[in-house]
Amino acid sequence: MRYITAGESHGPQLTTIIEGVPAQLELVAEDINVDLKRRQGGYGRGRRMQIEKDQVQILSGVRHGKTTGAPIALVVENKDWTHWTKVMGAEPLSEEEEKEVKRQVSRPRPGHADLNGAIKYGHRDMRNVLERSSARETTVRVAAGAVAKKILHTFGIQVGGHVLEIGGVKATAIQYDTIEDLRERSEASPVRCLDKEAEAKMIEAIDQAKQEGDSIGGIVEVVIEGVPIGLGSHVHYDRKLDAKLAAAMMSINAFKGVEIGIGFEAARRPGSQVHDEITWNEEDGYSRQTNNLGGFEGGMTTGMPIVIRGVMKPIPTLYKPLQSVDIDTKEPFAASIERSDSCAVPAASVVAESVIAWEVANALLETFGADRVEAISENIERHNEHARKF
Ligand SMILES: Cc1cc2nc3c(=O)[nH]c(=O)nc-3n(C[C@H](O)[C@H](O)[C@H](O)COP(=O)(O)O)c2cc1C
Ligand SMILES: C=C(O[C@@H]1CC(C(=O)O)=C[C@@H](OP(=O)(O)O)[C@H]1O)C(=O)O
Repeated sequence: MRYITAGESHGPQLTTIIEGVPAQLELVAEDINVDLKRRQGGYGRGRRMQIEKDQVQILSGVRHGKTTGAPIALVVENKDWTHWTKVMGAEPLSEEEEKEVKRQVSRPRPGHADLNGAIKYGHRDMRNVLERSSARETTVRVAAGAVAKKILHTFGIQVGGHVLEIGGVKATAIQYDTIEDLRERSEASPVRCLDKEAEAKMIEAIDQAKQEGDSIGGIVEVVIEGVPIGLGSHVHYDRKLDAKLAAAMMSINAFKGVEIGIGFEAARRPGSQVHDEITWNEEDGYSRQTNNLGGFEGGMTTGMPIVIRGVMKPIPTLYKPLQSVDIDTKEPFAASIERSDSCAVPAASVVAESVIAWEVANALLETFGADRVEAISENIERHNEHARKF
């Protein structure tokens, strides 16, 4: 499968076209809307989220609740567009309008894409950069991810996500029974955190950052269970699935690091306390005593849960702006203040689920792909039986 996205933060809409989704997959708008709503939520979001009510329109590739195998076009409207039609319209402005609009952004925000993008593309008005670098684009990445999740769920593969850390407050009581349990409990938390004590402190930390005109980041975790052994491949660097997941996580706006399994902790332990011992029984086939390697060996899935974490830096736009330089006057200046979130880690955990689900669904189709759902099911069953007996 592949997808591309288009659309600006304050333009009319965000669009994605997804190609390669098998036919006969049950898919309705509500499957996608649930995740769009989850992405809009989470404690720490700014005023924009009160304007938007993200809902998908499925414009092609689905008929009477089932995919046809044709490209799927999905659209999410920006409600804020009505306030930006002059500033963001595609048609040239008259001289009069030009004066009236006067919304040129010339003070780059440290930490955002403004300055690099402006220099690279030659935009004196940095709005041309910020509109596309905005995480508003993650609406349609989440929409594409919801389709990927639907594919995974259809084959008994479950995806969950939660928040492990915000502004230095770490969640420790994060045990869960099943992915369903993880999903329900993170859903019930305003910061998507399983640890109730940490949750309260995270909320305090966000309030404090907001009060001080500052922002904070954190760590999210995504878990995927029920993955067959052998997705991805060891045979070539660009077929290693763990590498693709790492790239997907890093592609989320403001993400600066990734860990799979125990991740960086592996540097501190001897091999005997890292590698996951192998067992076999008639009923389940091969399994592991532990899952320190987060479901991957040799760029391939081990059949154990995929466990991947991502680090989000604090939001760059600060109400207490950092020093910057006005690109027109070259004078030092406080950076432009755009309306902003103070913490988007809970929302980003939904984005992380989506981009990881996409990569796993894609790898699944690469290995077991067929034109229709039933044939894929048969391929997976045959493979699982082969792996169990092997
Ligand atoms: C869900 C989400 C919401 C975000 N909200 C904001 C925001 O309100 N203000 C802001 O400056 N950055 C926000 N960001 C981060 C910027 O989009 C990001 O820092 C910017 O695109 C530069 O890219 P980089 O940080 O990956 O280098 C958000 C990121 C995510 C994932
Ligand atoms: C719009 C979304 O997030 C936006 C991401 C974002 C950024 O710079 O990344 C900046 C803010 O945009 P605005 O200035 O319009 O409030 C956020 O609200 C969204 O997540 O849907």
